[in-house]
Amino acid sequence: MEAGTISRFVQPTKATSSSVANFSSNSSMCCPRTRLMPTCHSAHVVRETYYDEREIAVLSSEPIIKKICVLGGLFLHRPVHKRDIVSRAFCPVGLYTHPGSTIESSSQTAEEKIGVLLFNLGGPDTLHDVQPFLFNLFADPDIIRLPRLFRFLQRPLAQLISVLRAPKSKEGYAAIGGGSPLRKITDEQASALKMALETKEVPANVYVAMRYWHPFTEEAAHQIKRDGITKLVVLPLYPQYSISTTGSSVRALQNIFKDDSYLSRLPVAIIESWYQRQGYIKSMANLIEEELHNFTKPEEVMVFFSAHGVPVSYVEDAGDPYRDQMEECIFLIMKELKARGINNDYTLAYQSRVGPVQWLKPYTDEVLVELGQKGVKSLLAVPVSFVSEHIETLEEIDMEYKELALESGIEDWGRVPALNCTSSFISDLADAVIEALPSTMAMSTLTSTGTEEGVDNDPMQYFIKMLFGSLLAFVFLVSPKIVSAFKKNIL
Ligand SMILES: C=CC1=C(C)c2cc3[nH]c(cc4nc(cc5[nH]c(cc1n2)c(C)c5CCC(=O)O)C(CCC(=O)O)=C4C)c(C)c3C=C
Ligand SMILES: [Fe+2]
Repeated sequence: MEAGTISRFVQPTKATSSSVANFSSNSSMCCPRTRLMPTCHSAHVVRETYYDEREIAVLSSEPIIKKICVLGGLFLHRPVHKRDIVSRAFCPVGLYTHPGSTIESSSQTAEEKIGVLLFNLGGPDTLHDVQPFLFNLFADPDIIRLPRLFRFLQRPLAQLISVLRAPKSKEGYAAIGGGSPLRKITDEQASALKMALETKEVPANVYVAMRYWHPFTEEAAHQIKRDGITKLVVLPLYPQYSISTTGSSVRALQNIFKDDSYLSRLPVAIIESWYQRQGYIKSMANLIEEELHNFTKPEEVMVFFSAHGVPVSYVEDAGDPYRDQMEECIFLIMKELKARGINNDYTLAYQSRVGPVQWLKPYTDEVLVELGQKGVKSLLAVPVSFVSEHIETLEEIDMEYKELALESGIEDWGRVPALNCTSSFISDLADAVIEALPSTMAMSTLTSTGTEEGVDNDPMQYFIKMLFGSLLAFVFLVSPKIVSAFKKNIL
């Protein structure tokens, strides 16, 4: 891999192997674009408290372009600073070498202890966990992006939305057995990866860091420190990069690491996206090819890629590379299938939208109906943004979308399983880890925290904000008209 080339960052979606980011201890060098835009490292720290009383600071930033956000069903225009868009969306993508830093050698010394940290979203283990899990999700400023002026409403709003959304989410989780399978599958993937690394003679400890439910990122970070890990590779279990997934977890990790003298010096490499790796592409093509054989006329089946959506503003205003990476990913999978003589028609749509804002289009449900109307009779659904079975494959695709497709005239329905622990896939992840090892360096210790940190650290101001925010949330909650409008339009 070429270290330190700016073009790697400018065009992250064109990388040929996984995109790796490493962090220097000099915050001003966190983004290769600093050479072009010296202020792109600017960041502010805001405070976010998890439902279970754990506290974590997350990095946030302000954008220059006008951006529409939603606040309790009301649209707000949010000023956006372009320099921060660059730092949020693109800094972490690509391989960058701080000119003054030494890159550690990949050869393992006797004292070296390699750690691999798997990022995942997390999911409620039981129905009782659903509302607090949703609270954690909506309290993340990378999931509900409020203007800085209204950031004090983040937690009251998260409380309100999580309470209102919980019944619908609970129904979904109840339909798939009363909780999310994510923790179990991610633990299995971690064990399989550990074994694959051992087979490749790179012994490592593998840790799981969930963003919104146990085991939280802090738990994993503390364990890494306790185990005396000397080199860490961070591997998100999202093939494509999004501000809302990998971006959010990276920022959470940066904030944990920067406050700890051991962790802030730990050499780290972050694999930001890996959808373009041949091992992943071939594993996906294998699953599709196998599943096509279950149809009576495999060549007539429409291959229907369904990706988790994000609000359009993430891509168009905040520079999220998610859509570009998704489109390139689908192109690469289809290219692989064509090379095997499989020339089926295919399409890509986005599922799982939440709230009244515009999400990436076309929407899965609308496309299914259109395809049915156009006379498509056989369809193979391929979940493509996530590598484990979860509520959106087991409930949304297997139940809701299947029913909709059959009602719309599609007669033969199939669904490609998630990769889970498929051995060719896990083996490729192990290769990605090994390839990233030479790029490890100390994670950024960002100190440029802007004014917001000071304000949030002032207990009186924090109390006033919380009080005001809670009052507003209370007004929403006691007004049945607002609540019913909110439920109808947002959830
Ligand atoms: C690439 C994957 C994902 C992206 C991008 C993403 C963005 C995103 N999600 C929400 C809202 C919700 N997500 C929920 C669950 C959930 N989402 C993903 C993946 C991505 N999300 C996963 C793996 C899961 C967990 C599934 C499980 O099995 O537990 C939920 C809760 C479930 C529900 O009620 O539907 C919500 C809500 C937003 C708003 C967003 C981007 C801004
Ligand atoms: Fe989601």
